[in-house]
Amino acid sequence: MRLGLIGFGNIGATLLDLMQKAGLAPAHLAVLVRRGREASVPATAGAVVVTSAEALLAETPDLIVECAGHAAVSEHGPVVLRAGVDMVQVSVGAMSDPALEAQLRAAAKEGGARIVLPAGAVGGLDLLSALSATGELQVTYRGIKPPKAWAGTPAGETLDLDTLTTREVFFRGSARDAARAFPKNANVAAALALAGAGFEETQVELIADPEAPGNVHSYDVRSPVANYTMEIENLPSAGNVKTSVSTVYSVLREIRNRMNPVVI
Ligand SMILES: NC(=O)C1=CN([C@@H]2O[C@H](COP(=O)(O)OP(=O)(O)OC[C@H]3O[C@@H](n4cnc5c(N)ncnc54)[C@H](O)[C@@H]3O)[C@@H](O)[C@H]2O)C=CC1
Ligand SMILES: O=C([O-])CC(=O)C(=O)O
Repeated sequence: MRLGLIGFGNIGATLLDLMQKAGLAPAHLAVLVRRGREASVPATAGAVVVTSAEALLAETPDLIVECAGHAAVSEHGPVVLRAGVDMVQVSVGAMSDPALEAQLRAAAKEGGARIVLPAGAVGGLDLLSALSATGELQVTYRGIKPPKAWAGTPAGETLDLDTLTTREVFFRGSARDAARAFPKNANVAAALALAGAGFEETQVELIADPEAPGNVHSYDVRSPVANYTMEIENLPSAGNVKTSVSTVYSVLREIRNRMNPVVI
């Protein structure tokens, strides 16, 4: 596979490592970084490093994985999709901006490309997406992380994250508001919303818990044909405590599914 990456931080670097270990090293790798950040991609990655979507497309990738953040989706997503290249959009929460979502969908349609939204750090989206066809879903999600994972977010305006000793719910609202206010922590809420009941209807609680065993994603689903509760206790990444390691495995799964004859 000729692979294009947008962003080479924690997820990008770990993904390449996992691909190499799984014997799935890309035949060709191009990485889009911000201008001036070219040196952040080590020579050992064996990548062509570029600073624009046009230059990334010139490397003729079969698939592009965005793992750079909401602003990067807005900057590069429409260009990539209009050119007809499928994009795994790890920053799912960028879809919480209705204008951007419409722009991305239109670009994908125009280019004949697909936007692949990975499950990321959460699971069970297959069943949730299937049950959405019932038209009667109730979904409540709780995102629980240690205080330090909420550093630099609006949680710090109401909580002293450095000294917190008790579990605190600092956000209650819709998945849309959560994804917009917590772009590095609530992509999971956006994925659940898009798979299931929608951005407005999906209820979200965000919690800082000094006793949290990791990044915990828990949600309840009620529908006319099935009810279930899911709880995933994730190991945070060494390179970014906000991001669970399983997010990277979920992207690896998308790549495996494009390379293997059986999709699962
Ligand atoms: N779907 C999910 O479950 C999850 C999604 N995410 C998303 O993935 C993103 C990346 O996560 P990490 O790799 O852990 O973060 P990170 O901060 O370690 O890496 C992000 C990289 O992207 C680069 N970058 C930022 N803007 C860019 C641009 N316009 N063009 C090119 N590169 C750019 C940064 O310089 C940095 O190297 C998060 O911001 C979040 O939006 C993260 C965790 C879970
Ligand atoms: O990686 C995680 O645990 C979830 C996360 O940050 C997000 O949803 O943005």
